[in-house]
Amino acid sequence: MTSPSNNSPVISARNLRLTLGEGDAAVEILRGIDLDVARGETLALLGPSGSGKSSLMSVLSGLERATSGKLTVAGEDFTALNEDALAMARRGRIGIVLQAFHLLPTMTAVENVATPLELAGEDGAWERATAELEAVGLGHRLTHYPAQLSGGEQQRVAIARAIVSRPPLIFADEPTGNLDTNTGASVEDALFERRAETGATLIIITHDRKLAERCNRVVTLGDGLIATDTAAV
Ligand SMILES: Nc1ncnc2c1ncn2[C@@H]1O[C@H](COP(=O)(O)OP(=O)(O)OP(=O)(O)O)[C@@H](O)[C@H]1O
Repeated sequence: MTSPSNNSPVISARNLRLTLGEGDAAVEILRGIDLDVARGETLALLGPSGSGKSSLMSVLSGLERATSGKLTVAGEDFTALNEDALAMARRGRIGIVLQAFHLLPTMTAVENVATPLELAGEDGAWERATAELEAVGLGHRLTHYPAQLSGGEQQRVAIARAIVSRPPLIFADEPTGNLDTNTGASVEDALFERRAETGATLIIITHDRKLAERCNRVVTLGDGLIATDTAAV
């Protein structure tokens, strides 16, 4: 594994393409994405439905392999890895928060957060999970199961789980899309606060202009290509 210097981009993508399906059914979903993302940046990804936002997130986070192009993430050449190696490379590098919270229903809040650390063989999983849940305001809900938590609380657990291993990179796909406005705002605050405290890079897919304004860069996609790329003033 190469060890990236602190000022090299945490993501470097060159001419990334993603084609799904074959022959007549082939669909070109990403059509040549060039993108560098600096450490600690907060980047909002906007664009019309079907423009490729979720697909780009899948490729950048190593959930899906690009069809062609070059992608380096946190010092690792993702385009050189097969699916098993990609799964390994994601560990410790990437945290993901999705619109539907995807917590394990048979595990308590603290178990949901501690499990990824335990699977990675890390020490102090329980203590770290507890501290992370306290940091997102859930110190009083540690032993609750997902079904006993509100939507906003479940999303805080998902944030704690994504961030507990201190990945350099966090992806969030419409993380407040399933929540009412007030709950969404407080979950958003928790996400941005924890990001700032840990220094992670955050890439957030959203349709919410206000949420995008909290980021220091706004990238819009159109038809599988980057349409605009604007730094906040
Ligand atoms: N497995 C697949 N096979 C073929 N086409 C697909 C597949 N998955 C996604 N697509 C197509 O790729 C395009 C981009 O989808 P994607 O979900 O990335 O868009 P999006 O910008 O995230 O949209 P939304 O805002 O609606 O979530 C869409 O036209 C979609 O229909």
